[in-house]
Amino acid sequence: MEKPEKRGMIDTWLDKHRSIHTAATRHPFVVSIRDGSVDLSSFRTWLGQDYLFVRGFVPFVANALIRAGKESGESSDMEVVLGGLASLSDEIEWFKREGSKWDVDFSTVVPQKANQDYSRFLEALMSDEVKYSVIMTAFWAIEAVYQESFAHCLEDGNKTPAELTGACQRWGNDGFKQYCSSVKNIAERCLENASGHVLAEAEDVLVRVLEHEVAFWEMSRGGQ
Ligand SMILES: Cc1ncc(CN)c(N)n1
Repeated sequence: MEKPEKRGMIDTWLDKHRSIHTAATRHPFVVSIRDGSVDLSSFRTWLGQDYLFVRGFVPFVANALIRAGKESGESSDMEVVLGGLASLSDEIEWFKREGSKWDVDFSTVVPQKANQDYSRFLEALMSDEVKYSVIMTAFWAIEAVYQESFAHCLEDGNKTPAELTGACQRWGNDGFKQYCSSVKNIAERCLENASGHVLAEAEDVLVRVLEHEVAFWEMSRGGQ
């Protein structure tokens, strides 16, 4: 049986920032996948931009791995983050297969503004100045938005097109949900001992991830 989750800072912040959380996890692009009305050119745009994003996300997770090894005090943190890094390797291979399937040539995809802004934000979070608890909060939020969004596309009553269920399963499967829950537990544990100043920074970073995720989905609709 799954361990019941203890309510911590993250849940409190999600309640406080409910509207941006919903905007990130129930974006019209995601809802259009679930109801089958998705415009396939939007999907292709998302695919190309997300491939670039994931390549930029790898160094962020690698940095989280180094910080987990040095600072966490819990050997299991490193294993959780290492699992995330390994799944990014699979993710990149999956993107390459999807690129061929959807005729998206990644070598010609140019990162749009929302992608560049998100990438700069991730780079700033890789600074040694940023506390481990803040990094893990951001890490959780980034992964959880995809988990919650794509799991929604697989929930009862979905009309997700068959050719898109692979994408939804990639992030919507139970294993990915479990991994997100492990990352969340790490973040919550670190936040328990954080100062007021660090808590304020972690809350701000959480909201900014959600904003970047909304802007990222917007690109699929032709937004910049
Ligand atoms: C924009 C975005 N956010 C999160 C994920 C999940 N790794 C992703 N692939 N792309």
